[in-house]
Amino acid sequence: MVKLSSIVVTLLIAAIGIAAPIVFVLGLARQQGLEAEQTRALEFAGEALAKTEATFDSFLGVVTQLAPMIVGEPCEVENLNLMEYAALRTRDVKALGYVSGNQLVCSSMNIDDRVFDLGEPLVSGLPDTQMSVRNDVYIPRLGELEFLVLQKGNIAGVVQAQATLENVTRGAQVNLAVFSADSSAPLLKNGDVSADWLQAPPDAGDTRAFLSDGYIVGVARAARSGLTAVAAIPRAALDRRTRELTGYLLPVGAVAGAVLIWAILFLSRHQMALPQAIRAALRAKQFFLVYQPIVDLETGRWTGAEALIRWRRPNGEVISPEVFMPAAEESGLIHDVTERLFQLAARDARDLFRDFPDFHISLNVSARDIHDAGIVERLVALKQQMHAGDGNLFVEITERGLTRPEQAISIIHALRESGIPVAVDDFGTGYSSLSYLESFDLDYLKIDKFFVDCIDSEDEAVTGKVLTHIIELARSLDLRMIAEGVETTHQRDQLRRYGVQFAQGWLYAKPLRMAELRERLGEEAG
Ligand SMILES: Nc1nc2c(ncn2[C@@H]2O[C@@H]3COP(=O)(O)O[C@H]4[C@@H](O)[C@H](n5cnc6c(=O)[nH]c(N)nc65)O[C@@H]4COP(=O)(O)O[C@H]3[C@H]2O)c(=O)[nH]1
Repeated sequence: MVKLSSIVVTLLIAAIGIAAPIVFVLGLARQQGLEAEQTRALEFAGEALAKTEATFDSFLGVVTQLAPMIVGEPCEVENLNLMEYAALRTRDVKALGYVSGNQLVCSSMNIDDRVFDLGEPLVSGLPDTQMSVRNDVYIPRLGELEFLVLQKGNIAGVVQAQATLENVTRGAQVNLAVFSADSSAPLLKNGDVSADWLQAPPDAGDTRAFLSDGYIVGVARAARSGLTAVAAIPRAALDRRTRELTGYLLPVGAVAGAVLIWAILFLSRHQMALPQAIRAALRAKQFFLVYQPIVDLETGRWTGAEALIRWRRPNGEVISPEVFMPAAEESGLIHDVTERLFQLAARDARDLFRDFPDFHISLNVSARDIHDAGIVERLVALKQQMHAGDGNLFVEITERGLTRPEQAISIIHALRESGIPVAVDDFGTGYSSLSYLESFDLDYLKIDKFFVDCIDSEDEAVTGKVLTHIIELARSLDLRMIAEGVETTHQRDQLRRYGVQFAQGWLYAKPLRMAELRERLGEEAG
């Protein structure tokens, strides 16, 4: 029966599978939308700075040319004509005039009542240029327009403030302002801009973007003039952009979610179906055994063979025990699989020991089986079924089978008393310490393929130490050793040099069906 916890976990994973890509996509859309709007705000701020500096530069250029040309009475007609001509040559300066104190005494605008009070400058002596700037100046007869009056020496330039910024916004919904370095009142302004946004201004030549009071704010500070521009885009633009991006990204997220769920369901179905499939395979007798010879390293003779279970599916596919054994153990089906192993071994070994009395067959017994009440009786009965004498049937127990020491000690003792030698398998890969082994009265220690592989590896010097340690321990406990997974002659020679007595591996033979094994044994004997 499929465990309730597996269903809950699968449903939970499926829910995460659906939600995760969507949450991710929404987060991504919002993040990308925010980044795009911040970039846009910074572009507006940067452009406002550039336009303002260009206007200031063009005024200063005119002043540099004009100042030496004004001779005599500044408000003489010739001088006013020069001013008008110079103003015409600039794009942003509408008129030029002569200032005395805070008064515009005359200008190229030809206003009848020429003397006009400009008021105190908002800033005097801007860094770098030493210019003064007055803002929000209304000029009689020029309507409601606000002007910016720039002044260098006694020459003033009248700039149409609104036009400078409108040139930047070009109809976009953005509030813009340009401040001098030391003024909290803006020199130029288009829409509401809070002076608070300047509280932590960026360094000269740098920018900063943030969210504040329903706006995406971009602040840019000029390197040379110290001017700072602020652009504020209403947050609604961000929401609009997020919606747009979500529209593009959501289908991608939905496809990713669907693929994820499909993968999860496929895997979980596969996982959940495995115990059912094992049960059906037991009924349909789809398991069979192969045998891998165990070789005496001194003589090269085949002294025994390890039985390895295989599962052939109806489509011919052969499945490794490494795939189905964990599921069999987890679902409790391992006892049935082990019983099947015993039946198959009994059938395969019929007459084997009559023909080859010194040969042995080694069976793997899982950690769960070894603690079963009745396992010793079952193995003793199997020995009889196989017509095996003492030492013809071996049992291999993994380290995990030794985790309940007292029980394991008495089972091992009973098996050995019954003429069934016991080997510890996969030694060194589990959790028991080497000294743990002393408590058990074992016959063989199987050296895992991992350590055998190390013989050929680059760090043989290091791993070789572990291997020699294992070998010394086995020798001190009077255990004989079987090295697994021997593939090269170098490994074989080293193992022999270390004093290991037996080996199995592809160097000698891959696992064989019983008929072939008998044939080869016959050839060897004959
Ligand atoms: N690359 C390489 N591999 C080699 C070489 N020589 C042998 N092998 C493979 O290494 C594994 C050795 O078996 P194991 O350590 O007992 O490890 C076994 C054993 O723990 C378990 N197992 C197999 N049959 C049974 C069984 O009937 N009952 C139980 N409980 N476990 C079994 O499944 C594990 C895997 O078995 P297999 O897939 O048959 O894989 C086998 C064998 O085919 C070699 O030179 N190179």
